[in-house]
Amino acid sequence: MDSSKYKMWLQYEICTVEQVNVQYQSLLRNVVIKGNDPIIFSAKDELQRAVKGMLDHELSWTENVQEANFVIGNINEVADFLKEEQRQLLTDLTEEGYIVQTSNQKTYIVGNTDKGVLYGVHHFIRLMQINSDLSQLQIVEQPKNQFRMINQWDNLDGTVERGYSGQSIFYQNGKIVKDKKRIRDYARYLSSVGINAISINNVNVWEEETYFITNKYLAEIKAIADIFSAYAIRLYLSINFASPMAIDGLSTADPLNKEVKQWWKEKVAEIYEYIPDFGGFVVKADSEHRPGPFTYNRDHADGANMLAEALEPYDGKVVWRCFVYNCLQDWRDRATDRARAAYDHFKPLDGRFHENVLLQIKNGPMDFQVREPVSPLLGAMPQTNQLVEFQVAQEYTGQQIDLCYLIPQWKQVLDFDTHIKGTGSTISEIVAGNIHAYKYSGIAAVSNIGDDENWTGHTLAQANLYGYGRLIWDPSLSSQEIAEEWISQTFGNQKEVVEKIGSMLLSSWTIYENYTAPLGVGWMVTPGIHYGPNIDGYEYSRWGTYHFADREGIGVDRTIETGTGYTDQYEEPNRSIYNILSECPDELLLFFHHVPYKYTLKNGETVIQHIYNTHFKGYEQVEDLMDSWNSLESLMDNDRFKNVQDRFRRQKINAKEWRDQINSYFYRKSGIADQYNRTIY
Ligand SMILES: CO[C@H]1[C@H](O)[C@@H](O)[C@H](O)O[C@@H]1C(=O)O
Repeated sequence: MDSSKYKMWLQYEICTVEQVNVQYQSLLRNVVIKGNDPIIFSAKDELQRAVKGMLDHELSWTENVQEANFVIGNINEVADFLKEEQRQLLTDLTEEGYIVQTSNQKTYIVGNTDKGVLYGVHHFIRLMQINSDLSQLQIVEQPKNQFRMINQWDNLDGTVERGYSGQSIFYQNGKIVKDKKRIRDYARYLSSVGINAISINNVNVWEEETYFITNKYLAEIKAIADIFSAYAIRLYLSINFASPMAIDGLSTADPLNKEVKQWWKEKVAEIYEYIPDFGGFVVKADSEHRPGPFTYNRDHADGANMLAEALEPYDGKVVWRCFVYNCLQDWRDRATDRARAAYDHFKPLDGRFHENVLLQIKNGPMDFQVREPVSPLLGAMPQTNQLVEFQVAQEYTGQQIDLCYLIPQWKQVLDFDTHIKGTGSTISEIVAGNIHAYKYSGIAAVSNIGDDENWTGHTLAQANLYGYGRLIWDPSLSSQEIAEEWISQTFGNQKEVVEKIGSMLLSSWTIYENYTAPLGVGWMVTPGIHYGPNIDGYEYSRWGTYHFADREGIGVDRTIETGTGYTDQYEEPNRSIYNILSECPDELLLFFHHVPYKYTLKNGETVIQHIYNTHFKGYEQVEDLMDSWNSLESLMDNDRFKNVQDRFRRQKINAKEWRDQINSYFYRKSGIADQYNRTIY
């Protein structure tokens, strides 16, 4: 396969619609771009590539704004050429904001800063790729979220934790890669959807990666940081909390110890000498056997604040993960509930964190399952900056073998109303900093890319990365709008292609949920790898992920009266909605309640019949997805067609396995037959 074909959504295929082509040529006759920052060069390079590809034409640049009919620059560079009302529009926007406007027969792309310029240019190119009419533009834009971050879980040996797209593009065989072309392309893709921060190593920081913050690696890391900087993306590193011991043999990593504090201060100073715009640290501490402050009887505020103090003089941040729970549980112990853990650990610490600390909280209380309620910790700490964490990598949602377009799931999270400060306290407004007075906040996610030629294993999984960026820039975009934008840019604008792939993407999450773990109970996956069914795989292990199915019923009682009390972590009315069996939404029923198999859902089916129905249906829906895809063969190139066709073959095998294992297991447990007498093995 020719990897140059895989340009993700920045395809820049020749524009064959004559009228559109003519319009674009005439708009881009004489272009000026002002400024000398590397970000401006990135914007210029991108526009050049786009025009070359789509219009088969080398841009002619001019230095003279008067003469130009297409003007690009930041407000300071081009203010004199704008109308008063345009200047005013920009004044009301943040530093990343921009306008793309037609006035006096000229096109203007003007940002408040060079970052805004780059985003504006990407916006314009996106419109070109979807063949929009660009003759009368009145665009005014800024991102809803301040932090728009991506986390790589890449290891120096070249593996990617929970990576389903090959090896790392950053590291190979214990070394940082020399050829950085793919890293640069990645920076282009990320900036095209507005990502502005990246952490480049796994949150599980192993032995050698601990040294990333030393002179052994900092020069090479600086080279990567510079690539991202030129695309307005700040680089972060995941760190090992026990670094002072591992690197310099200190006897402790106690965050209140003077020498430890001093060690971090000097370390941070050294990092900033190499990388003056270094973003800061991402920290997984006291989680899944990683070191942390608990060892020294300190809490997570002590741990985070020590790092925050060191980073403060440089405007650096601490992104502190809240994925902290007891991973050595006993299944007999019904009082410990992993779902409670993040809230129980962190809520009492509200107000104790320095203002350059952001807590990063997974969207659900467990771990990126196909269906979970929203984490009650989000919004529950008015005095502590927060980021919500999504997982673009499909660890529990098909691993980029099965199709699962996750934008609808993330939208549900963002639209969830916590009622923390009355109606309208949605996650979207909370992480945008509009509910509590956060200094910093936003969204982070685990990336899904690797060195596979198509970047994401499954070509259609690119839509999740694209969609993540677009959604967190503007959460009011619909899942469908995002899908269609992505399809047009990736596969072209043919109506049949856009409609068919669009409806495949939009139905895929429900389909995946249909044939996997039912009604919000989660897990039931093969331990370790997390792909494919194993209903009791985690049922007796230590990870705290149980479904408690027996011959009478299934589900986890998390109510206040008879269960773990987890529901009490929500504000009203959510607390009652989840706590009262008859109020609980079907899709989360087994997350919150243990019910008999014959319990009747709101949709009128019994739990057991619902399990059978959705599992038979889910498999049939995968067959339909396959048919839809096969009907597109003549409308695209063979490589991408075959890649996705092959993925559907594998998805079908997986769906069948899930269907049969789940149906047989619950038939055997419950002794209740399928009302339609379908085949159960
Ligand atoms: C990086 O470790 C991951 C781990 O692979 C994943 O299976 C777990 O559920 O979540 C962890 C985390 O989010 O820290």
